[in-house]
Amino acid sequence: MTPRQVHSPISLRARALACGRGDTLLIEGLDLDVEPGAGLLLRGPNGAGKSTLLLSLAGLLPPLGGEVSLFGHDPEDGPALHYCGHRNAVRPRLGVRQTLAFWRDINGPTGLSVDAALERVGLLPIAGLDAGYLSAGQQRRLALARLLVSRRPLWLLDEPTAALDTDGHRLVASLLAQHLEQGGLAVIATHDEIELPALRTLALAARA
Ligand SMILES: Nc1ncnc2c1ncn2[C@@H]1O[C@H](COP(=O)(O)OP(=O)(O)OP(=O)(O)O)[C@@H](O)[C@H]1O
Repeated sequence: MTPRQVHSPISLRARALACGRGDTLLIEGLDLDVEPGAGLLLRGPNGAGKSTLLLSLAGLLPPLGGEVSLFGHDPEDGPALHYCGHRNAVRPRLGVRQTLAFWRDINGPTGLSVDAALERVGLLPIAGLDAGYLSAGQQRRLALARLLVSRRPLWLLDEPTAALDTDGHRLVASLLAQHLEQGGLAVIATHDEIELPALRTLALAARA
């Protein structure tokens, strides 16, 4: 490992992957490889299947065909991935700090402290508020802070910049850059520009 590399090197591979919803096939014959330190942007029009593909890569939706594999992952290192969907999973009556402490306790205290993560996403000054009082973009920042309190090599992110302002877009790019520099990998569904040299693009076609 290089001095900056904090994740054990794992790779994500899909072969002949077919996925969809119910009987509706959205993607078929997909081969993809994502190596440590690299990321893949999923792009395509509404309904193309970006979220569906992320769910299948996360193991949350069974593929209709083909396979998804993680290479190099030692189960003793704990779960390999974070899936961050486009809902923020925020309980309105739970405080911001308590929300993140809850996720740290569920996912493991292997990353930043709760307050350090809140500072990184710009929420430390309002850590004492109930999460329900946060704006849409602030709730998105809170959801992203979950990635930081529990270290996992593979990030699967669905519209991470949704509701974020310009500074928030820069924050997502910076979090991703740091994650990839540390040997992590990521697959990101997005309609926004995220410009990092380590990101490739997979364009999904519109469904007829
Ligand atoms: N539970 C479901 N049952 C049936 N069809 C579904 C279900 N969930 C999603 N779909 C359909 O699957 C298709 C793909 O949806 P998906 O959310 O993967 O698209 P997307 O590319 O992420 O779109 P967007 O850019 O709008 O986020 C859509 O046509 C959607 O209506």
